[in-house]
Amino acid sequence: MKPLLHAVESSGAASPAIPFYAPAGNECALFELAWRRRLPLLLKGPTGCGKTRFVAHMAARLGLPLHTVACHDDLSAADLTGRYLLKGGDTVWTDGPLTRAVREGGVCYLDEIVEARKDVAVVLHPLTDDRRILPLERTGEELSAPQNFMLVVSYNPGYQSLLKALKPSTRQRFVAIEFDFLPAEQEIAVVTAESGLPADQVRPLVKLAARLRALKGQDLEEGVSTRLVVYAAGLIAAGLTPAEAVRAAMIEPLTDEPDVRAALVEVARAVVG
Ligand SMILES: Nc1ncnc2c1ncn2[C@@H]1O[C@H](COP(=O)(O)OP(=O)(O)OP(=O)(O)O)[C@@H](O)[C@H]1O
Repeated sequence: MKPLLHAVESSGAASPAIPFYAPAGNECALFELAWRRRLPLLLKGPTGCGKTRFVAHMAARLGLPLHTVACHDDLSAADLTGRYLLKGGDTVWTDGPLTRAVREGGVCYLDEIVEARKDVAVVLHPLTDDRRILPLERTGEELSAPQNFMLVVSYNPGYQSLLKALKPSTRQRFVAIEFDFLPAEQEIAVVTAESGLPADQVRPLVKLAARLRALKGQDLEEGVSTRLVVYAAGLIAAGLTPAEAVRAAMIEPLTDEPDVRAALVEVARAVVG
């Protein structure tokens, strides 16, 4: 096997065409191995911790087109595969995003897969085992995924209810990587790079994020995402005071409960001032 892995693993540095991604562990090497072995990949982790950025980074590093689908609770198999549409009096078959990705090759990323309707599993199963085929019932076609096709799905285990859990028969078709928020020093580096705010001003924001994440499950449904820390840092870089930026980007998006909000403001005052 060629030592391509080292090239991918060595840094999160980005060229203009490669989105910046700071790795937390060996996920870049794992992604590339999965791609080479033609294995589908499942990414688990809280909202805003870098899953989407990771996929964009890896697709660009490997020179693969990226097809992204944000799943929602109305998304059906037909939305992914395609349907006949009326065009100027004719019915014309129109590929959905999954079919397009299989025809064209590249990475197909289904974000928040557990949100999609149950019939989606029916189209994913033959595509995610060694058959690697996408049967299109409506057109009678059976597409074979090209060598460079890779399916990546993600979900946030924190939001899962029993109703929405992936079935074992679906989960067990994927190699899985668990994501979490980066350790403090790495998160400071990411937020600094993303926002342009100097590291010494980012540090208290990351400290506050850690405090707020510790409240998950008590007062908060979900801890504050790296995405929101980047927003807060960007607002400060643009001229807002830290207190205003933290309130707008790291407190208000977390809760609508006045008591909880007041408690979070107190925590923020103690950490950020
Ligand atoms: N490891 C990382 N390297 C670079 N940027 C990161 C990293 N982790 C988080 N970020 C920053 O956080 C933002 C949110 O990350 P991203 O959109 O990838 O989250 P996500 O896990 O896909 O969230 P969701 O599940 O809500 O879609 C990114 O736009 C980027 O600014």
